[in-house]
Amino acid sequence: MGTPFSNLNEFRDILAQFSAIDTAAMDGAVARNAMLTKPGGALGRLEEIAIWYAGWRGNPRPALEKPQVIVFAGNHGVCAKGISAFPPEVTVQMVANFEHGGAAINQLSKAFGAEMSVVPLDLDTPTADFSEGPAMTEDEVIAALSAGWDAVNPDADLLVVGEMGIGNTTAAAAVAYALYGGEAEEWVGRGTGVDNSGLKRKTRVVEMGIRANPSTKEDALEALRCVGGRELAGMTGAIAAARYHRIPVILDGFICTASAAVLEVAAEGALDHCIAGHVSAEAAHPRLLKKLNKEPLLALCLRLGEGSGAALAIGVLKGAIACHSGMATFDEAGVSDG
Ligand SMILES: O=C(O)c1ccc[n+]([C@@H]2O[C@H](COP(=O)([O-])O)[C@@H](O)[C@H]2O)c1
Ligand SMILES: Cc1cc2nc[nH]c2cc1C
Repeated sequence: MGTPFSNLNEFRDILAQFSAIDTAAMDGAVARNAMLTKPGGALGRLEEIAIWYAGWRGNPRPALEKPQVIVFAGNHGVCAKGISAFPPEVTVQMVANFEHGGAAINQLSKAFGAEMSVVPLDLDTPTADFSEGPAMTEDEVIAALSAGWDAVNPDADLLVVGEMGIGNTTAAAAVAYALYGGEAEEWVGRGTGVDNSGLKRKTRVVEMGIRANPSTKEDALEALRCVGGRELAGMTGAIAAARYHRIPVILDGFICTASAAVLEVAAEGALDHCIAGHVSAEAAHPRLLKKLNKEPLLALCLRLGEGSGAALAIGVLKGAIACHSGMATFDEAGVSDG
């Protein structure tokens, strides 16, 4: 089966038809959780995420055996405006590093038993500078959404999406500003480490981007097309495909969350199969997670991207499911309940 959409309207239709969590499996998991050998609630949020996972997998006693990590990479025309502490060549250089196994996400994927792949998206053709007009044409954003959709292994039982793209905290800030409004400065952060004048420049560029692309205020997918980027759209497409295949997703940092937020604004509930792996040190990430009503599992001051925070959270989710599916009940263990 190929990608089931060839334009943004068909993609919108798919989002509108997403199915909900399996409440019978979830109810079964709630019942099992109540019988396990521990005081009620003693495993805290591990209990909640195990039940959530059971619901999406349609199994009250699930296993997590095949996590997939996909890193999308893209280049950004808006880098010409001096909005990153690093030059755009770093994107392709880091892709080589991912392919040779030398990046942080390679180590974390290995540590948590995930299969990792990298998907470079037209790195030789940066998006157009969004502060002057649309970053992508409809065909370009569809190509990136499709690459994301197709990269998901339907047999995976968990998905983490990450990214690499010099300049993409500016694109993510512009997407978040388009989706949620407020002031541009509330969505802009230091990314790879710009100084105060860089931060002011980023804010101005984000404001210019929304002014130059008025359709971004009307429609979430237009925001992705006009001020996003290829790797953002790749993540959006992959998160949508995961929902289609009923694969739970752990969200990573600011850029990943902005890419995901496009789906939630386009179709309420479209991120019910996602949990927030961590809160990044990028200034606007907590605000964005609040908009999505997602409480992060970890807060470790990471600001790397690549899927690193989400990959760490695979360990937490694995722990939750191991306890939920492996523990004895009070009856089985002959332990008196309270
Ligand atoms: O994940 C995050 O929250 C995050 C926060 C700051 C920076 N990054 C990474 O840094 C790059 C973007 O930073 P910048 O300054 O070039 O916009 C990109 O490759 C991201 O993976 C990622
Ligand atoms: C070196 C480097 C590695 C990264 N990984 C994700 N974003 C990154 C940005 C830089 C600059």
